[in-house]
Amino acid sequence: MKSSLVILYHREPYDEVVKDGKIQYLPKKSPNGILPTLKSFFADVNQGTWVAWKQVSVKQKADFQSLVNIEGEGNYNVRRIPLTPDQVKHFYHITSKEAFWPILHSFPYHFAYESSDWENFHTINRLFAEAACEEAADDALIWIHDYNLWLVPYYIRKIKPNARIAFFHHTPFPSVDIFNILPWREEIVESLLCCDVVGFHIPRYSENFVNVARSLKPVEIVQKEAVSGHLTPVGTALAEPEVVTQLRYKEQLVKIDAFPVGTNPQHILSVLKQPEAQKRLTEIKAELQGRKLIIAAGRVDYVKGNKEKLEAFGRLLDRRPDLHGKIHLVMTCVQAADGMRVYKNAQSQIEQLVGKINGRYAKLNWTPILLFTQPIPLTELLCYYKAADICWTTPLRDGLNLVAKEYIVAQEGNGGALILSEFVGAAVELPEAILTNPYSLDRMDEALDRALAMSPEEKQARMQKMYQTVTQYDVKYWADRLLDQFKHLKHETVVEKEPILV
Ligand SMILES: Nc1ncnc2c1ncn2[C@@H]1O[C@H](COP(=O)(O)OP(=O)(O)O[C@H]2O[C@H](CO)[C@@H](O)[C@H](O)[C@H]2O)[C@@H](O)[C@H]1O
Ligand SMILES: O=P(O)(O)OC[C@H](O)CO
Repeated sequence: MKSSLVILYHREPYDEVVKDGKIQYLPKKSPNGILPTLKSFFADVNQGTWVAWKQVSVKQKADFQSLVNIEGEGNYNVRRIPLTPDQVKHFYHITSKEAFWPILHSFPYHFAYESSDWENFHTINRLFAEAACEEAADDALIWIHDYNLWLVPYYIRKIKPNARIAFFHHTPFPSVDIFNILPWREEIVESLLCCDVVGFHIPRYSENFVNVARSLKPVEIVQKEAVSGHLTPVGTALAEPEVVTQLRYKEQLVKIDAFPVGTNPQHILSVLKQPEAQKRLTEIKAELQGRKLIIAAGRVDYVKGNKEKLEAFGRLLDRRPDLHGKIHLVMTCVQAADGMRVYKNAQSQIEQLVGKINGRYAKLNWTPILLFTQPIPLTELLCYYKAADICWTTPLRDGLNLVAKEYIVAQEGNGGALILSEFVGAAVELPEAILTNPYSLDRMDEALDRALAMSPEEKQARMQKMYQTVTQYDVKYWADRLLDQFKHLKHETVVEKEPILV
């Protein structure tokens, strides 16, 4: 049966393991924010299909099972595109992570062009588009996620001219000066302009996209609105007062949406209420022996600012001997996938810094930093969020950052301090956090001092406000907003409105 909703994200939603000769599909361990987002929203969908790649050897390809049915958290099919190890390496490890990723996160000096394989990227995007069109019912919504699939809209439009296509960017979208470094910029923009809706976390990213499109193509602005709701319109690094909400390109009307992904508070709270979590929480509190706990969770990635955090923690211990023996930093730094050369340096830098700081300050009964380099099961991670006095999340750049929202939910508005980088999308939703600039040593130090000194009353007041925000604008709110736009939307090529002059 064809699907009314087809989601495309390059990764599969599970880990496939063989146990006693049988294949099992287990919850994915990788520290990836998109998978839980899409899975929790897919749980309520009927007749959905998720399209992803699966690495296979030549031998495995012969009897490859392309469709897998997933039951448990929802009931949906996964349509798998078999790729060789070499295709995966060039598509994901190299072109996505060495060329696109640094540009998306405004790190142009990390941009590596020569090793990219644009033809392979085209091929894989075309395979995704073909699979999506095969699985989609005539009036299906086809929803594509993230930059790895930038060219898919173009191929879908060629196969199914009337398809209803949405695209959501989970990363930041950089300014026009940075984006246009990509030599393939025209094809990428041409493809995105084949969509009915292009979505971003925040207005700054959608405005960046509009500026890129206007620099490369004769697009017209059809509609522009003031930023409203809970997003900060002015006064912080990523604030933006107005947004373009509709463009016209050739015959196509393109809606532009800027709305941040939410987390799944009900799920987080129900996990935390389970006896296993309660037991672990009690253990963690006992292990802490009254010491303060700072949690810093995330992936190994130069954009996540782990080095800057560790240096700031080293400075804290230098200037505050009174904290020796009284504070722990728990840092999780897990690789997105094995064997990515782009993250080798970041990983060894982190390990060396942790070794240096612990080597300098540790005592027999106190190790200041606990570093986890392996994925942590969800229950355990949530218990750390619940137990932590401070959540320290200061990437140099991040599309949104779900760790911050998960921490707020776990605290249930009762306390805890959130230190948040000004350069993550979530900063424009959470002005009550202690916002800081991870590029400045002084600002980082001040933020830590402020969080450590904050009164319980102030922490609670800030957390209550942030809890209200993340529970109201949760993952369901985010998904419904997109689905609502499609309820009455046919693929529109009719020109309805005159462009506005800007
Ligand atoms: N050691 C560990 N073991 C297991 N899980 C761990 C872990 N450490 C962290 N995690 C979990 O991994 C997820 C990471 O979420 P993020 O939003 O930080 O990341 P990511 O960069 O993958 O996502 C992209 O998509 C999301 C959603 O759109 C954007 O917020 C983000 O900016 C963008 O880069 C969180 O759910 C966190 O709890
Ligand atoms: O490297 P991935 O595929 O886990 O993706 C990381 C981020 O989620 C992309 O936004």
